[in-house]
Amino acid sequence: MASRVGNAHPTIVFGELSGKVVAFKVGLLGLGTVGTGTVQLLQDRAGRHSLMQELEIYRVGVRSLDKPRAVNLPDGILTTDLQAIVSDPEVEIVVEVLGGLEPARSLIMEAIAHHKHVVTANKAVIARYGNEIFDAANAAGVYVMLEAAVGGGIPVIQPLKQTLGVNRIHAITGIVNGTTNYILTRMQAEGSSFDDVLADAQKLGYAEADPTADVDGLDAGDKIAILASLAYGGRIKLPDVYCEGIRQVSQTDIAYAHKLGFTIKLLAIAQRETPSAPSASSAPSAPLLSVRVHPTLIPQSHPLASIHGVYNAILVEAEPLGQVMFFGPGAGAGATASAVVSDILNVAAVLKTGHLETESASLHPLLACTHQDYCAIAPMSELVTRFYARFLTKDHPGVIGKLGTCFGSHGVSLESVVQTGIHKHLAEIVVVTHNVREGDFHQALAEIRQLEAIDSIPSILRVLEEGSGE
Ligand SMILES: NC(=O)C1=CN([C@@H]2O[C@H](COP(=O)(O)OP(=O)(O)OC[C@H]3O[C@@H](n4cnc5c(N)ncnc54)[C@H](OP(=O)(O)O)[C@@H]3O)[C@@H](O)[C@H]2O)C=CC1
Ligand SMILES: N[C@@H](CC=O)C(=O)O
Ligand code: NA
Repeated sequence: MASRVGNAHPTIVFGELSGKVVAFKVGLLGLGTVGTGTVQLLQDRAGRHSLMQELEIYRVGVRSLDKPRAVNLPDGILTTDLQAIVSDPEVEIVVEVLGGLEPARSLIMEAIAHHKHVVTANKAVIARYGNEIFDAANAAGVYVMLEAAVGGGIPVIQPLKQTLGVNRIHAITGIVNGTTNYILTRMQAEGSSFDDVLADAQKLGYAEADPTADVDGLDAGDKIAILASLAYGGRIKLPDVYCEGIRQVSQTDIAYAHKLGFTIKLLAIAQRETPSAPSASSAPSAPLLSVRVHPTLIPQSHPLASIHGVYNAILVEAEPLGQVMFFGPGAGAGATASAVVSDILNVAAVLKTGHLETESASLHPLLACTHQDYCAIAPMSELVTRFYARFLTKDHPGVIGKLGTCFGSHGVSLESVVQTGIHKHLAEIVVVTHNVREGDFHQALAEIRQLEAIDSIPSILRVLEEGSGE
């Protein structure tokens, strides 16, 4: 059971719990953007929830003791011995805000082995090692909380675990990476270059230490895997999540999209590919899901089109609730710290009620993650979506007709075709399709590439399916 329970370690008593006085000792791993925000929030408690008075920053683990810090901590708190924090008998809640896979993963596992509750902002570790982490945590009777891992400060993990739990989730469509949304927003608004805007995002503390994870859609892939797992009640194998980033999004495509009434966003999508109502009334059938991340043209009227800059938004379509959208700051020190400290508070609240006081007590089912089975993920070739494609063609007569014939023979119906004149002896043709099976669309493209009139196909982007969240 949890560290106050079935635990050989003594508990220091400060505040009041059934007549006794208690403080919950927090061991913080990392004092970067999120760690610093967390300390600042814990040091500035006036006007916030009274339970925060009972949280104590006991140790803070960092890589370098010489680095200037934006927060003042009493002598002896800062250490480079992170191992000592996760095994310290005094520490009840370990907060991992180091980032990266190692040593974050090993330290989380060690903390669990020492019966510590864990709060983490690390979606990369949870998406890859969630299975072993939650198996170990459930066996040890401790919580692993991760509100900050998706949508930064936006409450979305707890709502999925709790308030939305009675709904059948049809789809989750989110802008869950602040860095790429910031880059796309500025590229669209100012025509700025990708590299300049990325450098600004790094300076502002939004980007991961290695921004490849942001730019190539992997960070968003980790996050949608976590959201899908909670929404559909099963584990997700990360390699099943299709991830495409924003490197290939050009100013040309941004301009065409705008003319056609769209805006381009990096969307993370998890949706049921099978009917949402199980046929047998009692047995819940495992749904077939599509879980993916890609730049997407969305109508300018769509609720996600107006999410700009580092803001994130997660649109949930559920039965019987309907549509609900979570919106807010998806990264940054204060916002992310809000999620971290709310998780600490949730754990402290459970400990304070004495819920885990006995060896036989089980974890609170709306706070713990206990899925065992894997969700089935449909291959991308089976996805039904719309496409935007830009072709550079030789200025031969009848090119548009030939494109139409190839598409038509694979069942691809075109919603619009735009030709905008000749550049360097090549004509530029942009098509937007109706809903089509992705495999059929690619077969048509393979045939089109063989046409003598086709010079190249510089862009292929998905367009939000007809009827999705509009
Ligand atoms: N930044 C954001 O807006 C958000 C971040 N997150 C997640 O939060 C986590 C932390 O991110 P962030 O605060 O930006 O990261 P930073 O790079 O700003 O901070 C990392 C901290 O961890 C310490 N650290 C890293 N590796 C080690 C190590 N091997 N040994 C000891 N200390 C180490 C660093 O020590 P030192 O200071 O000595 O270098 C630093 O204090 C990540 O998982 C990230 O994905 C989630 C949501 C938003
Ligand atoms: N790098 C991430 C930070 C939060 O998770 C982002 O840009 O969203
Ligand atoms: Na969140």
